[in-house]
Amino acid sequence: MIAIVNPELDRYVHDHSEPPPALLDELREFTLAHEPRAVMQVGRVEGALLRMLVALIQARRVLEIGTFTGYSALSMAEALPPDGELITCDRDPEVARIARSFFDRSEHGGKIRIALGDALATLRAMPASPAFDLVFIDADKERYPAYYEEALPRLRRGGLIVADNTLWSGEVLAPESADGRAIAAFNDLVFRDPRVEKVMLTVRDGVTLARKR
Ligand SMILES: C[S@@+](CC[C@H](N)C(=O)[O-])C[C@H]1O[C@@H](n2cnc3c(N)ncnc32)[C@H](O)[C@@H]1O
Repeated sequence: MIAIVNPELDRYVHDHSEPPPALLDELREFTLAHEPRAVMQVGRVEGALLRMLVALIQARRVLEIGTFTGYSALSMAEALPPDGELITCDRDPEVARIARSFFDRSEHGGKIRIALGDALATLRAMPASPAFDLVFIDADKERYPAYYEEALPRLRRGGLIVADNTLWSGEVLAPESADGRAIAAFNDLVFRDPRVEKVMLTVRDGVTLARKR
């Protein structure tokens, strides 16, 4: 992943954003040491952003598509009230096992349920009510439009869809890969969608916020 923001400024932003609790630092280090795909975890700045968004909209129900080792899920769960709920979807039992082992060590882990299996099937099986306050999309890029279309009816009015990697290392300017084309198509879909108010942020690899009208 190339840096969207100048690396020195990126480091400055990192160093001046809310530090995570020690357990999240440990999860980050564990993932770096044991997972070849560690670059996928959202890290300190985006984790802090997600936590703040959950707090700002006073979310009680959050859906995450793409658990990996659990960094973003645990970040968001921290900002949920004690009776809040976060459902996180992943199809990989090994990363889900790692995530669960860290959730179980957190006082917020009891709010998190892992839905193991194909995320689109999981999402399609969910009723429209009770609605989610926030949906974080961070799984296979080609399915972003499908996740978005399934998530929107399950989101309350004023709720947020947050989509990760929406600049795809800058490739959205001239997409070459299937993932790059899918992300560019997703960005066009969200931009043209009158059902949401949207803003793209140059955080990490690009983060889109779409607020349901
Ligand atoms: C970018 S990672 C998620 C990173 C995570 N949010 C974090 O902060 O650590 C994407 C995850 O989506 C999962 N995934 C990809 N395609 C999927 C699918 N069709 N259904 C369920 N999970 C999927 C992968 O197994 C992977 O763990």
